[in-house]
Amino acid sequence: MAIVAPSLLAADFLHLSNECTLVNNSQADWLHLDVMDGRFVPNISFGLPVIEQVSAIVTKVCDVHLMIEEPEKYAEAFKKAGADHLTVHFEVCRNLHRNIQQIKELGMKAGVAINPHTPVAALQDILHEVDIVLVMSVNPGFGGQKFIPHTLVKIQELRKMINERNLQVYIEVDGGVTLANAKQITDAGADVLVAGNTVFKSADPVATIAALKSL
Ligand SMILES: O=C(CO)[C@H](O)[C@H](O)COP(=O)(O)O
Repeated sequence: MAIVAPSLLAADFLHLSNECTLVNNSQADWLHLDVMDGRFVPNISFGLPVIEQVSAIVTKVCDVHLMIEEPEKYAEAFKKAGADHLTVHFEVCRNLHRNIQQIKELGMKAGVAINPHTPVAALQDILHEVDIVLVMSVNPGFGGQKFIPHTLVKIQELRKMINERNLQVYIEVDGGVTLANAKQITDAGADVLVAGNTVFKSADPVATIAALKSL
């Protein structure tokens, strides 16, 4: 059964506490929190104060995805704000190994995210150090985009790399995940489905989360 992580980016920000309660009362496993800096990605989302208040009332794992430059400057602050997982982007980390060690030393699970154009082979020498690989299936920066089909090949390649080396690494897929493509994504080897619009813009988000889990 897939791990389901609704993405707060698509929630109703005027009613965040209701949205958090909805997630708490659902079969969701993780809550995905997208942090954007307007530099690495062409958008700005939310940051530490929101995550601090959300993590205080959410009973699910807080899965924080940093789409920001110089993530090492903020890792400790995100830990204090309640992050359980902290994922940084391969494309911005000049010292990725050091960044991953820092996150683990702070007591969080460490993730590395790759953009659609970044080959999974680039992770060869860091894979054994991370807990999560987040495969972006859209170009990062905005919710509600269309899933890029080539991502399925990348998930398959990554699953092969992880299995061949007998590693325990979650494959998380983020962007354009729908009820129509979720099974293809998990069949390709993904463990975790991030879903923003599919969950929060549906008529019954709790039922949509249950449907994603059962696919
Ligand atoms: O991180 C993202 C964008 O940068 C994701 O695409 C977002 O979290 C998921 O949104 P959706 O499920 O609506 O595509």
